[in-house]
Parts: sequence; C-alpha cells; structure tokens
Amino acid sequence: MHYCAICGIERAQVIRPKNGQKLCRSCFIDAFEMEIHTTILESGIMLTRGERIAIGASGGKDSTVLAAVLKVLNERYDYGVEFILLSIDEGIHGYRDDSLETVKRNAVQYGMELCILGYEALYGWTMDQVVEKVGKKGNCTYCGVFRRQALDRGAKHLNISHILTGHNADDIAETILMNFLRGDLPRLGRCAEIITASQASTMKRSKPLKYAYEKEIVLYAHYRGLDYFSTECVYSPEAFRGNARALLKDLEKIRPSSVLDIVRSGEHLIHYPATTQILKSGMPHNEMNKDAGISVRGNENEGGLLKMRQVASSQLESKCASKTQGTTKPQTEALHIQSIGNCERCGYMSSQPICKACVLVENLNKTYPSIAVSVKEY
Ligand SMILES: Nc1ncnc2c1ncn2[C@@H]1O[C@H](COP(=O)(O)OP(=O)(O)OP(=O)(O)O)[C@@H](O)[C@H]1O
Repeated sequence: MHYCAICGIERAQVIRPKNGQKLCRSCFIDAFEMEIHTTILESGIMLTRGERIAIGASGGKDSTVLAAVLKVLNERYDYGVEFILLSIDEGIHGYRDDSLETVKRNAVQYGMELCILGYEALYGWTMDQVVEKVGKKGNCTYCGVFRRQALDRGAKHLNISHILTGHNADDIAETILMNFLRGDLPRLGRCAEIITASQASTMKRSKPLKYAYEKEIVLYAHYRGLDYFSTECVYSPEAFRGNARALLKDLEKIRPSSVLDIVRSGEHLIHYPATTQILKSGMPHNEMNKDAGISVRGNENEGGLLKMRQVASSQLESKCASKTQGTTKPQTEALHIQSIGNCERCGYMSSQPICKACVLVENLNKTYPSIAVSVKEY
C-alpha cells in the first residue's frame, strides 16, 4: 500500500499524470485548487477586486469545475471578484437544452448570477437548423464563430470585459497538435497563450485550467460530487480534432507527461520565428509599423510587443494564406493590421467591414429569401 506523498497518513488514491506523484483524495483536491490559484497569480490573469468576470458555462465538466474552483478560491484567498455564469444556447435539441438545466442548478449551487443567450435570438438560426441546411460536415465552423461572438455579446451586455473559459491542458495540446500538423504556426502560437485578445474583439479571454489535465478535472469533479453534464455534442466533433485527440491519447499512454510537454512546446513557439526576427532587427516600433503599413486605431505608440506579435502573425498568416491559394505574395508587400471597427451589417465589433458571423448568416439565408439577413443587436 502506498501512502500519500504529501500528508504521509492517508492511503494514496491518485497517481498524477504530470509527475507520477501519489496522493490521497484530500491532498489531491488541495493541490489541484492550489495549482489553479498559482496559475492565476503567475500567468497574469488579472482578477481585479470589485470586478465582474464572466465564466463561459456550458454545463460540461471543464466549465463546471472552473466555476466550482473559482468559488472556493474567491472565498479562500478573498479575490473580491463577482463571477457571473454566461451560457450560450446553440439550439441543439437533446444536448444543450439538457446541459443548460445543469448550469441553472450550478448557478444556485454556487450562488452565481446566470445569463443565457441563444443563437436563435442573435442570428435567427439554431444549430439544429444550421445542420439541417449545411449537414454535419463543417457545422462546427458555424458553431465556433457564432459562439465566440455570442460570448462577447453576452459579456458586453453584462458590462463585462473579461471572460474565463474551461479549456484544459488536453484541449490546448490537441489544438497545438492540429495546428502543427497543418503547418499553421501563427495559430499554433496563439492557441498556446493563456490570455487571448483578438483583433476582432476588445474582450479579454483567459484559460485558468490551461495546465490542468482532463483526467484530473474529471477526478476533481468526482471527488467533490459536482453536478455536471457529460454527454458529447450530438453533432460529430470536427474530424481532424478527433484524430489529434486519438494521437494525444496514444502519446499519453507511453509518456503521461506528453500533454503538458506539448503545451510547453507551443508556448516556446509563441515567439518563434517571426517575432524573434523582428525583435532581433532592433527596429523601433513606430518605424516598424510605418514600414509594415500598419494602422492601429488609438494610441499609435502603445502595445509595442503586442503589435510586434501581430505583425509576426500577420506575416506568417499572409504567407500561409497565399501558399494555400497557390500564389506566392512578394515578401515586400505591405502588411495591414485591421483596426477594430464595427460590422456594417450588425454593428458589432469586427476587424472586417462585415463580421464573420454575418457572412455565415448571409450564406445560410441565401436560399431563405423570406428571412431577413440580420444579426440582432443584443
Ligand atoms: N455553450 C456554451 N456556453 C458558454 N460557454 C461555453 C459553451 N460552450 C463552450 N463554452 C466554453 O468554452 C470552453 C471549451 O469548450 P469546448 O466546447 O471545448 O467544451 P469542453 O472542453 O467539453 O468544455 P466543458 O466540459 O466545459 O463543456 C468551455 O469550458 C466553456 O468555458
């Protein structure tokens, strides 16, 4: 029999995948919570006293554990933050309607306000209708674009500018693998970041469970008897993600630390190679921006590093895009970082004249002329 590596009194019940440490149930719960607290403190996820912060709550294990742990930490370490559960109803019968019932119970259990926003009200389409129209292949693209914007809209409606999501280490490792296998280095760097801000949004998003293994999240939920919804989406997940997931699981069998190793590799690539080249060139930010033909709305001199990353990403993105289109753009072509403006159609913030959600809605509405092309204001 093994005793817990921390207390040395209780019988060990858990072997931690990241380091092989054997822990008892109670020490595991403490260690898990402490690691998320440390992630919040060390990663720059700012939880400012008095601030209202949204938790993207799907009712699944990850966001339920996130809400439960944040409630504990908020009380234990006196963060002084008000957490609001923000749920998006994609309109998937037999899946999201059931998981939202779980979120409603979680709101009562954790004493958190709950806001639910639906695709139907925002876009005039439920995902069930989208799948009926476009089929199961490719429907995840619609769902992902709509959800991203819906979360932003919900948070804005609540006067909130920071959203926390339950993406865990396995989710991030999968995305890194997918982008690596596709040769998409700019996305690979971005997906490894714990805090993301997009050019198309002023909303900050953070992933406090970034270093938490899926296995441990399930175990934590089990040990604490958390109320969560465990059914997979009725529409098949993105096929390529399924392959990346299978590959990750195989790697994990041989080497349990693989998940975090891949996350760390992704982090190292954030600054590599284009950003590094720009940093090495020593060019002053404003000169570099002028050369790159960048127009950034607001203070032209602020956010040097961020701008450098944007330039680096843009350079690589434009190279990748031109490659996939079979043309090679000249290296000297000026780069244009779009500033955040407003979508001409729905009025919501967008880096393009028409936001992605409106483009997708327009596609959907094409064969339904009686439905107005609109994304409703919320
Ligand atoms: N319908 C939704 N409403 C609000 N937030 C959502 C919704 N769907 C996903 N999210 C947020 O995005 C995160 C990652 O979503 P994903 O679809 O990858 O699900 P997941 O990894 O199974 O997470 P979960 O177990 O929380 O459902 C979730 O943890 C949650 O914070």
